Amino acid sequence: MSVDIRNLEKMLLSDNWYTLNKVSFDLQNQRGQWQRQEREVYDRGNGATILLYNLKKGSVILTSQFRIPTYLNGNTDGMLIETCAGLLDQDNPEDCIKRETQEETGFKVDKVRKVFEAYMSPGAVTELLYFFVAEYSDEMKVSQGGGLEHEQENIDVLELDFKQACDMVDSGEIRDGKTIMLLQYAKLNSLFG
Ligand SMILES: Nc1nc2c(ncn2[C@@H]2O[C@H](COP(=O)(O)OP(=O)(O)O[C@H]3O[C@H](CO)[C@@H](O)[C@H](O)[C@@H]3O)[C@@H](O)[C@H]2O)c(=O)[nH]1
Ligand SMILES: [Mg+2]
Repeated sequence: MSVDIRNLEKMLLSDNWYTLNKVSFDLQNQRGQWQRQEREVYDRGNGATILLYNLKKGSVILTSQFRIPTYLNGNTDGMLIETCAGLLDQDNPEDCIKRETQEETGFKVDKVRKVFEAYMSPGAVTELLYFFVAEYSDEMKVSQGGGLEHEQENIDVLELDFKQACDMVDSGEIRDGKTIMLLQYAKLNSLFG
């Protein structure tokens, strides 16, 4: 099905940190009729995320941080286990994820591999997320990580057995979309053999 769109208008609802617009547009349906639609759209830019893995140790590096949206929606202590991730800002996805990896986990990785990209919440959020994997070793640890002080990130760095991380998806201890996608990617593509 291909669609035709016209008369697109944006009304700014909020631009405090990122931007929320009410977007109105005419969309032609399958029967050729034009319909006016309105949707609220949140734009925080695009992002990148990475699964760091160590074949010898059979381990992955994940992070844990407080996420207020999850606290407001059923996550009792608000802490969420996630793959390292960040917003692109002005970077390209690869430079972004290398920078974020060092800031958040303390590992300096030179070789990263993009595996796929995905819209994570396409009904409401513009964000396209770029997914990477990279091997890490203890020698690549150049700092403590934890995120940027002035951004109040307070990120804990976790090194987990891959098997344990997968079990934590099954048990519900890991319930972040991008993290589940990357762990499943590792499983499907036999990253650990
Ligand atoms: N003051 C203020 N600061 C904010 C606000 N929103 C974000 N920030 C700051 O901006 C930082 C963004 O950190 P990043 O590491 O670049 O992004 P992220 O929050 O980890 O986002 C990543 O994960 C998200 C959740 O999975 C993804 O949605 C996103 O694409 C990205 O990959 C936050 O830590 C916080 O300090 C806000 O409304 N107000
Ligand atoms: Mg982050």
